[in-house]
Amino acid sequence: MTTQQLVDQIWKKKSFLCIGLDVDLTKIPAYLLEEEDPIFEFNKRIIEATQHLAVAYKPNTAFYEAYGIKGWKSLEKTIQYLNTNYPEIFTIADAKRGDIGNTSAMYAKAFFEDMEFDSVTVAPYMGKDSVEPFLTFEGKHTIMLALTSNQGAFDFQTKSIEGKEVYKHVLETSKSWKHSENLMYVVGATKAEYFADIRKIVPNSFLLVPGVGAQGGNLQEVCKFGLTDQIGLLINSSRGIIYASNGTDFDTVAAKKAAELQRQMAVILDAKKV
Ligand SMILES: O=C(O)c1cc(=O)[nH]c(=O)n1[C@@H]1O[C@H](COP(=O)(O)O)[C@@H](O)[C@H]1O
Repeated sequence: MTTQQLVDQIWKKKSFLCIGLDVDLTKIPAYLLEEEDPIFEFNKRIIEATQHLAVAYKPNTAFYEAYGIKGWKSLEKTIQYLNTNYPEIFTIADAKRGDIGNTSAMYAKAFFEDMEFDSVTVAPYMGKDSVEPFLTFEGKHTIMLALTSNQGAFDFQTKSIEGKEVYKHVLETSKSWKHSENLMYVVGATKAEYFADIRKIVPNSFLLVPGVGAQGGNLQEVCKFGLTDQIGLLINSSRGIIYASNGTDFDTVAAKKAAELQRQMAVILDAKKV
């Protein structure tokens, strides 16, 4: 999917919401456990209830890998379901990969070719040759961690090297990499006060922003400096939407939670259009 197609979908749905499909069998409604594939059944119902409100879905692969081959099959069925029924929706494999070049090339193959995700999250720690293999795939996007939402972000990412914070080095350096036009970045919603500085370095790049909802990040705060002319933001919420109820109404309650965020986004987009 091209960035323009993503932007078109945002305007059409008046939403830049990404829903995280982080399925934990201990949190989903108990009656779904009787299904042959409870994870896929849960995802299918969440997707059906929310697809008009969200422009992206982000399964975090940890929640599938934790269940072995069965979990991997559920992930495969989920991405196939999305690609078949909602090809306009942007898909993110949240796998946080990155390794020496030939290994990264295989990770890229796994998520872009075998699974046919539109994008994958990667960690920048191993540098240019660990990320560039992902960038060579046309029409695919690589979402690199810049400033993460967790407390541990302050352990390394905000530390200064040669007078500049590490996350700024990550953003600046990556701009010189081959096919850097295929890069997006992760910036946590809990780090709203950093967005102005981040936009000075990457004024137009799309940012995946997790941390709204369960982690306490605020949509309006993020948008104040994060929003660009082409929107440039995908706001993710996982637990705050998919586990809002664990009763038989879990999908309709999830849709209600998604709609609350989407309505706020529509107001922000309408104000931008004028
Ligand atoms: O790359 C991510 O998506 C990510 C980066 C980050 O800095 N913080 C973060 O929470 N995430 C992911 O975003 C999702 C957040 O989930 P909730 O806190 O339940 O909304 C999880 O899948 C996290 O692994």
